[in-house]
Amino acid sequence: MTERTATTATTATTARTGIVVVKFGGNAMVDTDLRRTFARDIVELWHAGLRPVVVHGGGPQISAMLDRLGLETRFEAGLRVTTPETMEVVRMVLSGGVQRELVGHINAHGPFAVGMTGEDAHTMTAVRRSARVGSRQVDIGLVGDIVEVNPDMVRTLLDQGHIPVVSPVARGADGQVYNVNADLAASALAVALGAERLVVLTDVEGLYANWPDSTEVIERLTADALDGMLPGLASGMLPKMEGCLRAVRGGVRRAQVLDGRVPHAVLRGVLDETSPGTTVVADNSPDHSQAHSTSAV
Ligand SMILES: Nc1ncnc2c1ncn2[C@@H]1O[C@H](COP(=O)(O)OP(=O)(O)O)[C@@H](O)[C@H]1O
Ligand SMILES: CC(=O)N[C@@H](CCC(=O)OP(=O)(O)O)C(=O)O
Repeated sequence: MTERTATTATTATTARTGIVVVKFGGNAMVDTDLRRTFARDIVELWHAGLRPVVVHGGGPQISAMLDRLGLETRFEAGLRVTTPETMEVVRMVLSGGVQRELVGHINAHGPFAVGMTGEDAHTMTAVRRSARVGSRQVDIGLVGDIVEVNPDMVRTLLDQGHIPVVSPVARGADGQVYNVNADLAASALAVALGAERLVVLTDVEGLYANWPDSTEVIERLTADALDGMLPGLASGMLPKMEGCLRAVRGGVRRAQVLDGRVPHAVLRGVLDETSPGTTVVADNSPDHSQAHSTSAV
């Protein structure tokens, strides 16, 4: 394994376990150069003494494949309605396509990345979930919510100096394979690993207040303030912010939504704290006093 060039994390927030879970969203992944830059940045984090874990999305890539196959794409509350046929495509595109490419980009820099899915070694166990649309619960098929994470395999890889790259597919106790939103998968893994941070890279600057009417980014907010906002959030931002909330409530010190379209967003966000975006902190965090505390969206 390649020697690290530095052994100490550069920020106090990442000094305990050094684990940073980074969710790379499908919409921020559409550009090949960005994917390569992202991979190099993840290796840089490793060289800086941190222990990055990547959970990737691939929503647009799944939709493109469904389209090629003449299959319908439909979302409810930001979650893909997943038939058994859709599930086959989801599994194939995520673990056979998106993950493989990301592993390849990271491994261009050394023998770092190991790809796996939530199914492997029973890392993530899911139960079937529905979506809340207004006051109704809607059946969305084979979509899972993670109820248990066994982080042993991920920890083993980290202890051996690897960078795990995890696809958001999970097994149910019933043996069924479920499609899990990548933001929620990253959040559950971050909590189970005792990660210092969850970083979610997406295709907007952060959480906008009053989107789509305004694009004013909310820079900081507490878990309680975010909780109040969740019912008003739409489409892809809903699982993302729900994931951030679950993460900080589960002990992750901060959860950040950063603009993955900006080159080096993850490096600047984690090492220099200079990436613009939205940071969610726990209600009792030392950062609490600076956090946004309104519930307006
Ligand atoms: N309040 C909001 N602030 C920012 N973006 C929002 C908001 N509400 C909904 N969105 C939408 O959520 C999208 C990001 O979610 P998604 O498309 O699922 O991204 P990803 O592929 O990164 O998971 C944005 O491109 C935007 O269209
Ligand atoms: C249940 C559900 O919606 N699963 C997602 C999994 C991929 C994902 O989350 O990708 P992004 O992060 O790019 O959105 C999907 O099928 O699109």
